[in-house]
Amino acid sequence: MAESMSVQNLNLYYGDHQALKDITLDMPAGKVTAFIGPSGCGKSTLLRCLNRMNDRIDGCRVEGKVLLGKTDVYEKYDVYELRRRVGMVFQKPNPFPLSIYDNVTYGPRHYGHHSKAELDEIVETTLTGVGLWDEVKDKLDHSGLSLSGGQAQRLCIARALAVNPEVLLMDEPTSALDPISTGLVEELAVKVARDHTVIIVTHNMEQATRISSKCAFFYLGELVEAAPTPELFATPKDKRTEDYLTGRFG
Ligand SMILES: Nc1ncnc2c1ncn2[C@@H]1O[C@H](COP(=O)(O)OP(=O)(O)OP(=O)(O)O)[C@@H](O)[C@H]1O
Repeated sequence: MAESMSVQNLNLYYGDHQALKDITLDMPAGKVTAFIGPSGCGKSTLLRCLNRMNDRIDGCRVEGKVLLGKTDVYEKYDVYELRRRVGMVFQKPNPFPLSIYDNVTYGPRHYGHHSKAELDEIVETTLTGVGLWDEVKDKLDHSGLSLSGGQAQRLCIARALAVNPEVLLMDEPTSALDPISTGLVEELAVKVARDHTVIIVTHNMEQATRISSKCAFFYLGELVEAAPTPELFATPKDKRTEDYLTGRFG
């Protein structure tokens, strides 16, 4: 089941450096929201706040609210429970050095007790959902590291989805992939958003227009504007957004 996320008056500091400045943004349930903006503007930093991945960084300090539904993720959740609810896939596919089967069942085993029959069912359903089942069903015992980049990224998405998250965060998930694999992951993101909230960081403007319903443009740690994607691209309100979208900088 999808759940919305939002941040309210969010400031984030890496030591003395303020990387996010008073960000307030809603990310609607069951939609794809895209974060765009030039390198270093804070997109990945904001994404990592949503499941508290920044907690691991020494000197990182967060002020303001990060909400999953109506619940503050910094106050109410154990971080492991939060990361089950808010899954993440990264720029570089990172399957665990385990079998394909064990990659998918890693989370379910960790978060609950499942019989072999239940785990088999989770593997088939989840790999079918990411369009990988027919390609791997006869080699589930092969290492996840033996897959192509595109297959490995879909395995990582399956691994994240196997624990029934409400939100899936994607940090430039296609930047290391060829065009065909990119298309498959984009289709998958749209499909996943039917029953999850998807939030994606992308440098690819066409990708943002192809898959996102809402788009947020960041510049130097500020949220410049956020709007339904067709509106943001057709009629940006801020000159900086327009300049970025038309390739004047970035
Ligand atoms: N672990 C860290 N420690 C200190 N500063 C950091 C850290 N991670 C990011 N920053 C700084 O925070 C700012 C925002 O970085 P961030 O990676 O969020 O930007 P981005 O928009 O995702 O960039 P890119 O598109 O290049 O990935 C940058 O100035 C960056 O140097």
